[in-house]
Amino acid sequence: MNISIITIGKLKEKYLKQGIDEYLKRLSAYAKIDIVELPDEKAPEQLSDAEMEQVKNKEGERILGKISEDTHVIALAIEGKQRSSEELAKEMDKLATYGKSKVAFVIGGSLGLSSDVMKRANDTLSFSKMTFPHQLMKLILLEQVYRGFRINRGEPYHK
Ligand SMILES: C[S@@+](CC[C@H](N)C(=O)[O-])C[C@H]1O[C@@H](n2cnc3c(N)ncnc32)[C@H](O)[C@@H]1O
Repeated sequence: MNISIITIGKLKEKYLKQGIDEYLKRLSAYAKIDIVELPDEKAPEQLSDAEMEQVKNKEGERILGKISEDTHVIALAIEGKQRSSEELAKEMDKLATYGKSKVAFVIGGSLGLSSDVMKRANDTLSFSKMTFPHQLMKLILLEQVYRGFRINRGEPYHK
């Protein structure tokens, strides 16, 4: 399975980079993981609703430009579908069984994902009603994808 994780903004924090590298290393035994970092749209602190939409749309266009037609897209969104780790693992297994070899997880920028990206998404995934910084979200997602592969292979994993 080819998994891409599409994000807005470049990862700068060293502590997150180390964690992400660790999970990418662990995941290399199970799947090809591609991290796509797209530039964020520069914007001042104070934005009107219309300006916020504009920023999200511009970032959304960049995201959509990286997604091929045959990719199964899972948008990470606070208001998305909440799942247990086992349910996410089952979902990943189902995708592999039905020949969906390309899967993209999409993480929005500081303002979230545009409506066009949400429309393109085949599925959504919420990690709770809490708001996480997008770079931390990337690390949490990688850990859960790794956990999913371990669950699906019946391999031991600390609870
Ligand atoms: C800082 S958050 C954006 C917050 C923005 N106000 C919103 O409502 O989407 C950046 C991105 O991280 C991801 N994210 C943050 N918290 C999340 C959660 N609890 N579940 C799923 N994704 C989350 C989403 O992709 C979001 O677009």
